[in-house]
Amino acid sequence: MPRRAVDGPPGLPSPPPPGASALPPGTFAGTVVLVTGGGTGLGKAVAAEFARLGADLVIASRKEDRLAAARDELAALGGRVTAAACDIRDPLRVAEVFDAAEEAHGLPDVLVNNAAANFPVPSEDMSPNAWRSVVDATLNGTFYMTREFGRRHLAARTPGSVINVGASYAWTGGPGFAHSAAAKAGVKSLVESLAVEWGPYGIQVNGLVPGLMPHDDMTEDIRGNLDRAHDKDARQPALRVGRPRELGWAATFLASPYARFITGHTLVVDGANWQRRALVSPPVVTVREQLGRGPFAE
Ligand SMILES: CCC/C=C/C(=O)SCCNC(=O)CCNC(=O)[C@H](O)C(C)(C)COP(=O)([O-])OP(=O)([O-])OC[C@H]1O[C@@H](n2cnc3c(N)ncnc32)[C@H](O)[C@@H]1OP(=O)([O-])[O-]
Ligand SMILES: NC(=O)C1=CN([C@@H]2O[C@H](COP(=O)(O)OP(=O)(O)OC[C@H]3O[C@@H](n4cnc5c(N)ncnc54)[C@H](OP(=O)(O)O)[C@@H]3O)[C@@H](O)[C@H]2O)C=CC1
Repeated sequence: MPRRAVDGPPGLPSPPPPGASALPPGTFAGTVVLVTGGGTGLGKAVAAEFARLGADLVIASRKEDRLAAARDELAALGGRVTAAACDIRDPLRVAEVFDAAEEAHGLPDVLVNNAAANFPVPSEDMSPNAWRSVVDATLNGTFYMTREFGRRHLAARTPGSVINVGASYAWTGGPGFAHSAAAKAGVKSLVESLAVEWGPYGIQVNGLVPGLMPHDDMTEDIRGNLDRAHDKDARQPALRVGRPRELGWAATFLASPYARFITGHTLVVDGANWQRRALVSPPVVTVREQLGRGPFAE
């Protein structure tokens, strides 16, 4: 079957419609999947793909109202869904989320570390608390969740699968996002360390990096940053942005029985956007100018 008509639009073809799946129905029946930040955006899209394939879900984040709305939406896809309010920056609250998950469903088989914090800011304007807040949620929170998951599986002698959602500036650096880029580089490093540490115990650890995947839940800061770039499709080698469900399909593959020998790997789902480099790039625009900020002032 041709991927598109010869006179179809240029760029990478559109993905299958929402609700489609490459994996057999019921692939995750009897499986519990915990997704941090599963109440919004990409986390919710990932959770939805697991739910369609039969998983029970635990979604965890700070805001109870958003979690409750997402719980109802995700439950309509079939499985049982538990919402657990938690700030992943607090290791004690993290342990409570696992207690709640175990009580409602049993120990989660899959952990998707999707929650993160981020906003664009020139480094010279970034307060120590702004740095701490992003690194704490993105890197430390991911470690606390993963540590709790690993310790419980090691004690129970059961296998598991961890997926850390990253960002491609873990490799390249992220001007205007120095806090988040540094934290995501740490998240990628954790994948590589823990895959080796925990492989002998049957625990896979992989990374999953979305490209630009706009959605309705984006924070004002991130949306504002994107809105400054017009014609987002034309700026991608794929000539289109990604769809959140494309991340969900990749996550379900990585946690599926068909990916059991894949561990310590970070899969980038971005239409090759992060490899787009040229010897002569567009003119340099400082982060201050990009964000419409005036000169630096103490
Ligand atoms: C781009 C593509 C790749 C990646 C995408 C993603 O990750 S998308 C995922 C994106 N999704 C999310 O990020 C979702 C979660 N995000 C959030 O909850 C908030 O955006 C949060 C990260 C600020 C955390 O809130 P919180 O309640 O923990 O903290 P708080 O409100 O108390 O602030 C802490 C410190 O940060 C300071 N500060 C804040 N904004 C700015 C700014 N624009 N400029 C400068 N500074 C700023 C604030 O002033 C304070 O410092 P101060 O004054 O005490 O020295
Ligand atoms: N969308 C995109 O194009 C890209 C996204 N990414 C990555 O994808 C992931 C999802 O991003 P996206 O869906 O776009 O963003 P969202 O802002 O929609 O999601 C972030 C989620 O994290 C939760 N969260 C934030 N801080 C905490 C915390 N301290 N404790 C618990 N939960 C927290 C938020 O819930 P609550 O506020 O209720 O706590 C929210 O559900 C992130 O890891 C991001 O870095 C990477 C590259 C591109």
